[in-house]
Amino acid sequence: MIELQGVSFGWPDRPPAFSGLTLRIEAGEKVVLLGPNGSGKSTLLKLLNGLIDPTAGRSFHDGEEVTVQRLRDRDRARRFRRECVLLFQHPEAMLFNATVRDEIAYGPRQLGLADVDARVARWARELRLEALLDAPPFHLSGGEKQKVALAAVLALDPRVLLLDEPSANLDPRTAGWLADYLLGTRATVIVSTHNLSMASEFGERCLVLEPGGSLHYDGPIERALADVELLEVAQLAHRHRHRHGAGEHAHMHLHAWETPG
Ligand SMILES: Nc1ncnc2c1ncn2[C@@H]1O[C@H](COP(=O)(O)OP(=O)(O)OP(=O)(O)O)[C@@H](O)[C@H]1O
Repeated sequence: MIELQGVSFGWPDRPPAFSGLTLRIEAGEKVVLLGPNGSGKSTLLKLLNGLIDPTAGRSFHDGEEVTVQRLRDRDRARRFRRECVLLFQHPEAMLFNATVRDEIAYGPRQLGLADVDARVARWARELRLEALLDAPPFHLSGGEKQKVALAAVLALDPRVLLLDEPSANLDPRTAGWLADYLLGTRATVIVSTHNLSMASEFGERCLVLEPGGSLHYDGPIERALADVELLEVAQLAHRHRHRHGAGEHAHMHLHAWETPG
């Protein structure tokens, strides 16, 4: 269970990324995080992963407060890092090993898990990375890097998955595979996305962040996706001019596809 009590965060010398967030996410919930560029989605996921501390308020994981200081304790950090993983928005931030095999094995090895090779084999197979296991991650395509980063976090079999725009760069087959995986997992999942065509596949509950502000919406994803005004706030819908031959008209446009951030 994840709980935020009046959480605010501002990067140094910047206006607040968000303020006064209070919410509770039960074990196993699937939550989609929407909001315009710069509204604080990545920042919130980093905070939930204990990489940054709230500037006000408190963040809890299974009733235990999460702070950078508390995660300096080795045993606590090991437990937390095993249970709660973050897929960064830019996979390059996560890839630093010599081969794809080592990349997927890194987390399980660091945490001293027994069945590292079996985990590598399983996630390489699931994400169709077998032919790339000996390749250096830096030589891969954008989508292949994203798949390796995903395999690396899934190999920990975490209880909480924080995914920052996971379907950016993924081909439709792999994005569909991910949606199926998320549907079937018992893990708690929080996914940020701009991809409306995948949003309802990724979760049932939707949080919409306002830039610099608070939570604009917390409710069923289907209701959010049917609410054009709300989608305009999240900058996922906008009035758009179209040229058709000699004519021109304007109408609402939904952003179906994610672009790499
Ligand atoms: N490391 C940082 N240092 C300073 N400011 C930052 C840092 N990371 C993010 N910010 C600022 O914090 C705000 C929130 O950024 P964040 O990346 O969380 O937004 P986001 O909702 O994930 O955006 P996007 O949809 O573009 O990925 C932005 O104004 C951004 O410029």
